[in-house]
Amino acid sequence: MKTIAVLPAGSVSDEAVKRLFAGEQMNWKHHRLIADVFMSTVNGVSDYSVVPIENTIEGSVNLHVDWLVHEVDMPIQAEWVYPSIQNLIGRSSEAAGEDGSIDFSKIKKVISHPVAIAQCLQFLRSELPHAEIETAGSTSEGVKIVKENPGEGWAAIGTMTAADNNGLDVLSQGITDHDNNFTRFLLVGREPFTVRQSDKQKTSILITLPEDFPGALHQVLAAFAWRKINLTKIESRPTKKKLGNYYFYIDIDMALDTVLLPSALGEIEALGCQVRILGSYPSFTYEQLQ
Ligand SMILES: O=C(O)C(=O)C[C@]1(C(=O)O)C=C[C@@H](O)C=C1
Repeated sequence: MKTIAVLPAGSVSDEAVKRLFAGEQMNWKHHRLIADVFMSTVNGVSDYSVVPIENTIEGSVNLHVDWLVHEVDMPIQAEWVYPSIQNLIGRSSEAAGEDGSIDFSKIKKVISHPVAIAQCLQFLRSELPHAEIETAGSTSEGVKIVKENPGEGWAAIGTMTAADNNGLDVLSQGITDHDNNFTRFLLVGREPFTVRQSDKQKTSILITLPEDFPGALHQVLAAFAWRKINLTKIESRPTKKKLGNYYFYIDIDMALDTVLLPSALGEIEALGCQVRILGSYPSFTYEQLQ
């Protein structure tokens, strides 16, 4: 049985990976922090780590991209998409106004994962401008902290599953600033993912351009363009070695075991660029996982 490292039960990551492995017997290893989720697979304790990498509202989760690029050398084996529906969770008894409806002014503190907080900023500004904001290692950790501290008037942002698991109330449902908030997750590990098949394969690479080479990025993109290779994402991130030095993180809509992609990468290397393959893997839409 395979072991999967993931954030705690009731987190969005935990809900999402259970959808990817629906119907399979797995051994779940829950970790409080994403760093421990990564290290569990690096150290051979788990077979795969679950990494939220990007969401509709906030874009890339830079901390997780940086872990993938700088801290671990572990290939991406699958990607999938799952909705991030956030709710305000607490005790209605502590937040009830005189007429019994929820009175947000009674909530003194809101606890959650920084990415979930960022997804609900408009709600927090309009309904809870007075509340202190505290970050947690995951949305589910925030909910657990609220459970363990009755009588304080605290609330958390998290999933319905976490509210149920902890016997707390949903004070406001669906509080993200935009509807259709989805998160893209990566499954990272040494072995290929074979539980499901997808007709869509992607490849992720990092490209570092040679210094002082005007038009280098243009030439890199041309190598993909004239072969009609579709890029689904390109993002620059600091190399962390020197101010102003960046690498490009590129997602490509094609498997590596084709003729076209290796030839494009060969052309890019011939320009003097460094190319690192982060993985070539099946990609699943939310609909495919229903
Ligand atoms: O805290 C969680 O529930 C997580 O799974 C982490 C995470 C993230 O790191 O982006 C995943 C998806 C949510 O949209 C918010 C937080």
